[in-house]
Amino acid sequence: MKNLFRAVRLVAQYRWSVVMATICSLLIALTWGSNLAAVYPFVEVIFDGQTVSSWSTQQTAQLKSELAELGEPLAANPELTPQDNVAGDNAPTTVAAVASADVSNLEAAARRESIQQRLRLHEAAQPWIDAYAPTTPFGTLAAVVAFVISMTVIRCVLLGMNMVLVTRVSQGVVFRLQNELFRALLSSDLAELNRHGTGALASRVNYETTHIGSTVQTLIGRLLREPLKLATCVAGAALVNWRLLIVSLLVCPAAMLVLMRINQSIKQTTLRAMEGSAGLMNQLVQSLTYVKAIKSHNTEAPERRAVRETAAKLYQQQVRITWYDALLRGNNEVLGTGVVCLSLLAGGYLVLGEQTHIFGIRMSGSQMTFSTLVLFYGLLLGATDPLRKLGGVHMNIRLGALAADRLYAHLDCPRKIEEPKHPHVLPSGPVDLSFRNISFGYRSDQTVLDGINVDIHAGEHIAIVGANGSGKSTMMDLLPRFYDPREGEVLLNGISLKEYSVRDLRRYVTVVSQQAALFDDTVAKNIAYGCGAVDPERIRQAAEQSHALSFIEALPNGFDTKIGEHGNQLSGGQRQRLTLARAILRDSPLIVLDEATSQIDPESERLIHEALESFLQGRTALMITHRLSTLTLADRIIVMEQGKITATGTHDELIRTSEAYRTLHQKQEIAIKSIAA
Ligand SMILES: Nc1ncnc2c1ncn2[C@@H]1O[C@H](COP(=O)(O)OP(=O)(O)OP(=O)(O)O)[C@@H](O)[C@H]1O
Repeated sequence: MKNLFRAVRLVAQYRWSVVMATICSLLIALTWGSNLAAVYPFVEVIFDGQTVSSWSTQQTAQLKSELAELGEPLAANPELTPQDNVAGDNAPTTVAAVASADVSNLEAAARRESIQQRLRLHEAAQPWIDAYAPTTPFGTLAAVVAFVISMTVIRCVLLGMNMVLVTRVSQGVVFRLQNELFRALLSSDLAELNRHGTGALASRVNYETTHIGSTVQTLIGRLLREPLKLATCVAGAALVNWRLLIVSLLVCPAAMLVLMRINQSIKQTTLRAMEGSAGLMNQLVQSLTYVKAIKSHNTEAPERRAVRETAAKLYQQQVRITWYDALLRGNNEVLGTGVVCLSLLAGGYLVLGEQTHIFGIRMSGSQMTFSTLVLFYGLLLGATDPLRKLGGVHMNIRLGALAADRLYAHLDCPRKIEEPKHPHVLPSGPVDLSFRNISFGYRSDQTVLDGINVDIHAGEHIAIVGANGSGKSTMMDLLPRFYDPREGEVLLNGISLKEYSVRDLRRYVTVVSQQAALFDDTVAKNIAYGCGAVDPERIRQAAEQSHALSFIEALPNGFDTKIGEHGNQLSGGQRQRLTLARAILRDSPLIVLDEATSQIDPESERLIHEALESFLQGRTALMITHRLSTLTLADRIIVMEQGKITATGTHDELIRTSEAYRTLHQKQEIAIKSIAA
């Protein structure tokens, strides 16, 4: 609930809408109550064949005679006090008599006061009634009908206004939460994001915020409107006969017990359903992303089965939630009907039997009339409608509270990559780079990098080779601070990377990875991604340098051609050329090429290498590669094995000194020969 309140606090941004919505709710409640109260003149005046004027005159006369009947109040015996009588032989009888006389006096005084008030009201209203009220019973009926219709129209207009205002606020909260969550997700560290999965996170931005929005809508809409309507009816019923109201409400504790029992079951099921829907989203995103692999491996059936199983579980949970929801609504219906039925029984007993007491307990000051009972019954019936509408509220709030807990778990998650308080300014050109005693693992029980030590001079070009999984990409991911090392430090110009602003650092380092990160946008916008507004001529030059120009010009709209999600309307090699063009345009002093040309054909690769040779001049470059051809670009080669650097040197030195390097080299040569053959 705490987190839900945090979300609800956002409505403060829309305080005027909330104030207006509250005023609307209040007026809706009053118009609702006044429509119900219109039943009284129907029964009391119109169907008795009277006009308001004759009825009021009759009432005045009746009240006066009731007042006369009451006479003087009984005086308590001033001679007797309870203390005196306790000492006497017949003490209990005398004390009871004194107490009874006191109660009778009090009751008579209260009745007299109430009759006098009503009398004053009738006498004050009589001249106005005589002057303006309809003079025939049918005229009175028409006036009451006109009143009911006008109140209904006013209530509908107010309801419309209320709903628009409430939606404005709740959708405003959703909008803010979505923005806040997306910002938090983008600044989360990658390990955290990978742990949850794309689909689950997307579902969180969409579903969780929507659930919270719906709860806010309920809280300032239905939860404000309906209780006010309920309160108006209950207050009206209390004015008519508060004692009878208490008797009618005797069923409430039983309904509360049922509510508490259902509540416990709802929590667990709703949480499971939320997790299930995030899991389903994850599965769908993954299957649709790899639809080609699924088709080529003929794994449609198992994929379908996996999705069906998750969806089936979700289906069962949703049905169970609806069942609990129905139980809650039913509980409220039974509660409402129970209240009305009890009032009918008790009220009917009083009116039909012309009684003022039930089981010796006073139920009304004076004899209850049929029309008063109808009014009381009408007001209680009016209270059952808001009660029914409040039936789903509990479930809605429960869902909102769970969604808020899941959402704030992300928002509150401490960011592992922290900005320095006083960042150093990064130099504009290449500087020395050092890895000092670096150890790292994605999980606490894992060691991916183990005691890495290497110095790279400004402007040096380094190739990094090693078997799959030896930690090459992980080591490079430390440079833009996608992750921070568990132990040791990476130094740039002798200063820890943690001392530089993360934004500046990520501008200083450009990583071109094997998986081209392309967006569903035009070629030009993909090349200029992250560079702001760029002169089209510079984009063209970058494309020319990465040998992408020829294929771009062959596209239907050249640089303005949209390339689809992940650039899937291009070949793997074409995608890599675009990311190289992007790196060239970014013009960073430190370049990381992670198998950046692995999908480019040998002839194009030769041309790109020529272009890269001139582009990399005056920059520090780190190139992860399995290809011998890329090694020609390097001044020095680093060999990695199982998270450690086992050798460094030139190609000739390593052929002599490193067994691992010799093996890699031989495998490459065999692969090249087999392709040539
Ligand atoms: N996000 C991750 N979470 C957990 N473990 C990971 C993650 N990414 C990589 N690893 C593990 O870290 C180890 C090193 O992976 P890395 O990608 O750095 O190797 P690599 O040398 O670049 O491999 P390759 O040549 O195949 O690209 C591997 O054992 C891998 O399983």
